[in-house]
Amino acid sequence: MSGEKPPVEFCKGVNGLDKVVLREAKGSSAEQVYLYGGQVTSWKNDQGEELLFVSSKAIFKPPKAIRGGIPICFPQFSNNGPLEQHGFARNRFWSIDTDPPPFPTNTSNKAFVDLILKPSEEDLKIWPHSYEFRLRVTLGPGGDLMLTSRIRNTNNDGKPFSFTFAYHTYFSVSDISEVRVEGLETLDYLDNLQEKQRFTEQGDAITFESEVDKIYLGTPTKIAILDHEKKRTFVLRKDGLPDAVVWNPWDKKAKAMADFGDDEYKHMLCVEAAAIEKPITLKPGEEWKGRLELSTVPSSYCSGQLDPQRVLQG
Ligand SMILES: O=P(O)(O)OC[C@H]1O[C@H](O)[C@H](O)[C@@H](O)[C@@H]1O
Repeated sequence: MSGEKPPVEFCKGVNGLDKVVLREAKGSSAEQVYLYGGQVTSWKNDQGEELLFVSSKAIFKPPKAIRGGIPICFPQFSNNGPLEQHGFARNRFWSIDTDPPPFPTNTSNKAFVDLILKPSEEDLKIWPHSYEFRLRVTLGPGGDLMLTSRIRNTNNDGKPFSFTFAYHTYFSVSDISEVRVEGLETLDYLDNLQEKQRFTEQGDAITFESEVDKIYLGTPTKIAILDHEKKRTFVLRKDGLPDAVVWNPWDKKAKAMADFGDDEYKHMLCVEAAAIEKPITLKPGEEWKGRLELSTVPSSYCSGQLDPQRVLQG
């Protein structure tokens, strides 16, 4: 039909950077993916409401990673190693993967894009390993956002490599003090604000009244973020990613970040599906897969109702 927008569109974003727009068949929900960082920067529902947070001060210019959306932390999460904070995948230019190996779950869905990252000569100097990192980003028929990472060791020197990883997802929330996270109660975590010491989460669902920077360990495959004011619940499902980072910089750290507004901490929360505590090791020829699926349901779906059937049908 004339006037109908295509499910996949290649265009230019901020500062002329290449981006891909994915649209659902009904045309109402959409995602944007920048080749810079292989980064999702927008995910809208069928009402046109933005579900991800991107800072109004985000710098869309290398070498700074884009502040918001879903940066990919690879091959190192945070500063736990010799590389720059969160590794380098988030500030490299990815390419469109024109010939991706087959996907087991190939549906009739057309709103997806395959990206690929391989090391440059310069990258090999700081991390001397050959790899192919394939990322498929899909907008599902119900407006769900799905990311699948496939990382393969292509070293021909016989050497294995190890890495840590996170989908550093910035969710947009109405008011951080009205938000709760369910699914992480009673779990152990490493507290980045207390020299990565290990603690056990006590009590009920997690709420926010000050800076938080924790790595929850051995988390369930499903986590919910309840936004009471918006009457919306985000449901995060993950596979191959045992850990979950929860981060909000709060006021002091917000002020210290050049690419983050002073009050923006009130409207975002990072819940990051990750593999951190036990690094992934791949021998040459081996591949690792890590999947993240995000959806939203109205907040009638609330505390204690983490029933997969309801979510799928809701
Ligand atoms: O400022 P960035 O390098 O993007 O990192 C932002 C944040 O990422 C993660 O959530 C870490 O756990 C935090 O310690 C870090 O402050």
